[in-house]
Parts: sequence; C-alpha cells; structure tokens
Amino acid sequence: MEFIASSINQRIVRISAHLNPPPNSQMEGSCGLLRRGNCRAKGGSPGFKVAILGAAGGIGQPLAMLMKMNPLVSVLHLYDVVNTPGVTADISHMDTGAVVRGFLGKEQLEDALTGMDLVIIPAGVPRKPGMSRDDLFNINAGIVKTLCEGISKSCPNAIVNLISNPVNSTVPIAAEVFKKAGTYDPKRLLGVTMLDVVRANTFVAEVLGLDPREVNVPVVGGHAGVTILPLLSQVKPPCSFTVEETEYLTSRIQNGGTEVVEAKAGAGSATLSMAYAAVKFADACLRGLRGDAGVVECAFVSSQVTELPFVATKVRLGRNGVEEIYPLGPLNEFERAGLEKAKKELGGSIEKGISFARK
Ligand SMILES: NC(=O)c1ccc[n+]([C@@H]2O[C@H](COP(=O)([O-])OP(=O)(O)OC[C@H]3O[C@@H](n4cnc5c(N)ncnc54)[C@H](O)[C@@H]3O)[C@@H](O)[C@H]2O)c1
Ligand SMILES: O=C(O)C[C@H](O)C(=O)O
Repeated sequence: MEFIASSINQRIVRISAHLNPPPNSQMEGSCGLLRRGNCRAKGGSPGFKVAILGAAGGIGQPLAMLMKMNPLVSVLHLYDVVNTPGVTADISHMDTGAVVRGFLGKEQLEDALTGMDLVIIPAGVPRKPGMSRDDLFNINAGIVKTLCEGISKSCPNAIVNLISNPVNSTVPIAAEVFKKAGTYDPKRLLGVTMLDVVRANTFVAEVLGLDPREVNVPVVGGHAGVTILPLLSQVKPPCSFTVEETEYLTSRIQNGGTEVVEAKAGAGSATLSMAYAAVKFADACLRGLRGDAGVVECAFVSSQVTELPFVATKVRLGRNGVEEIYPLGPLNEFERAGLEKAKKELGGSIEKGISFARK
C-alpha cells in the first residue's frame, strides 16, 4: 500500500516538475526523467551533440524537429530567448534516439553550448516585404556577436553553421569574434547557403523536366541578390540552356528569398524550405565529422579562391569541418560578368561585418 502511494506521489511530483521547471533550471526531455531515476534504460544513441540557437523561431522549430529525426544526433540542445519550454516538451515526445534539452535566456547559453560538436544558428529577425537582407544588419549583427562569444567560451571546437542574415556580413562578424577570443578556426565556420542550391536544383529541374533529386547546381558567391551566382554551365547532369532560360533561372534563384518574403506578406521569410536546407547541410557536416568520404556541398567560407576573404564555393567536409575548398571552375561569359557584380557587393558586406566586430 505504502509503496503504491509513494509511487503515485513520485509520479505526481515528476509530472509537475516537468510542467513547471524551477526558474533557471534547464528544461529536459526524456533525460530529465532519467536523472530522477524513473526510467530503466539510458535514452539516446551514439552520435553527435548539436545545439540550435534560435530554436523557437520560424526556422528553429522545424529544424529542431528534423534534427530530432536525424540518426547521427544523440543530444539536441534547443536554445532561444523565448518559448523553448514548449518547443522542447513537444519535440522531446518524438520516439527517435536524440535526447532533447531546452535552454531559455542568456544565463543558460553556456549550458546550452557546453560539449557541442555542431552549433546551428538561425537566431535573429527575418525580412518583411521591401527590405533587403542588409536591413537586418543592425539587429542581427549584435545577436550573432553575442552567440559567437558564447561559442568561443563554451565549445570553441564546434563546427558552426550560420544561417542568420545577412550571411555575407554575419560570417565575417563571427570570424572576428572568434579571432578576438583566440579560438578562430576558419575550417569550422560555415555560412549556410544551401537554400540557394536547393532552390536552384528545384527550378532547374522544372525547366529540364527532371526529378530535382537528380539535379545538382553549384551556387557560388554569397547569399543576397546578385551575390548569389548559380553556375548553370556546371549543372549535373550536364545540360545546356538557352539565353532566355539562363536569364530566367539566374534571376529566379537570386530572388528566391524575396519571392517567399512577398508571398508571406509580412509574416516572415523562408522557414520550412530553410529548415530542410539547414538539415541537409548539417547532415553533410555530421557525415564529414564521422569521417565519410566525398561529402561536398556549397558554403560561404573563409577562402582564397577569389581576392575576397570569404566566398561561397563547393567545399569538401570532413573530420575538421572544411577540408578542401574547390576553385570556381570554368565560367562562361555570363557567369564571369555575374561574378564581377557579385564580388563588388560582397566586398562591401564583408567589410561592414568586419568593421562592426572590430569596433
Ligand atoms: N541563410 C539562409 O539561407 C536563410 C534563410 C532563411 C532565413 N534566414 C535568416 O534566419 C534568421 C531567422 O529567421 P526566422 O524566420 O527563423 O525568424 P524568427 O523571427 O521566426 O525566429 C528567430 C528566432 O531567433 C530568436 N532570437 C532572437 N534573438 C536571439 C538571441 N539573442 N539568442 C537566441 N535566439 C534569439 C527569436 O526569439 C526567434 O525565436 C533571419 O535572420 C533570416 O533572415 C537565413
Ligand atoms: O530572403 C530572406 O530574407 C531569407 C533567406 O535569406 C532566403 O533566401 O530565403
């Protein structure tokens, strides 16, 4: 009788602790129950530890869901300045291997980051119609700076996937923060331009009448307007385009983000396709970390491929992050002209990020 009563009491305590975590305690998914001794088996699976910063946002939530489904992830930390208790409780009920923990507010940033192998950052404000990505600089630059200071302190060896816009400036900011802290490893800092590749594959497949999963379009340069440069001459499988097709595709790929911002009419920018792209890219980084051979994706990284300090190109991912940076390859006249335009804008955005961080 006593045993049953105490067991029921324990359960009530357990449920109320889960619903009302004490202030400043980290919220936990299944592992909170494990710590209190109510489960027999160890949760989680062998794999990598991944943190998402900005996990309660439009990208963060579907990204968290998809990362919880990724068999390479054993521990998933969800950090935001709002709403992580709900998102964590929700996602932690998925019966996949990764253990989920939630962290709320700056005082929990250190715990969120300690021990992480990969940190994905979609924190920051999105565009509204009429805005450029650069219009987000004033708010997002400071957010990225603070989060990167946390990374330097708590997981300086983690691979960082930076999604927050303007990527062309936030990646240089992150690099400067890491340099200042003495933790900078250019191989481990990657701006996420995967959505440009995902869009390019989709739009090119539409024009060619192919399955988008069979198409691979390298997209180089940066992640804003004319800095987004699809290399249609290097599409796989090999194919050719008319001048009209080239112009249409280049413009659609460069303006894909604006297409979504306008369709959402003030409710934000791409979130679902971005979460898909972010997971595709994060999975490639984790496969690289695991030691898989031949993992090649496009990303915005520190590079000597052009005269600019950062550019998006194809990179090979491995145990240390970026193991190899590929040259741009043979460009046609249209692409050479596009590259010149891209470099002009990109240089200014990179410089803006560097000056902000050095202030
Ligand atoms: N790289 C790309 O291809 C790409 C694609 C789409 C969107 N983005 C960018 O991603 C960012 C996020 O977009 P979204 O639609 O998810 O926005 P959102 O507003 O829906 O979510 C952003 C989240 O960041 C959180 N946040 C704000 N300040 C924070 C801080 N200091 N620490 C931790 N979290 C913080 C917010 O609370 C919110 O939950 C935007 O800057 C957007 O432009 C980039
Ligand atoms: O367009 C935006 O502002 C978000 C993102 O950069 C995108 O390409 O969808």
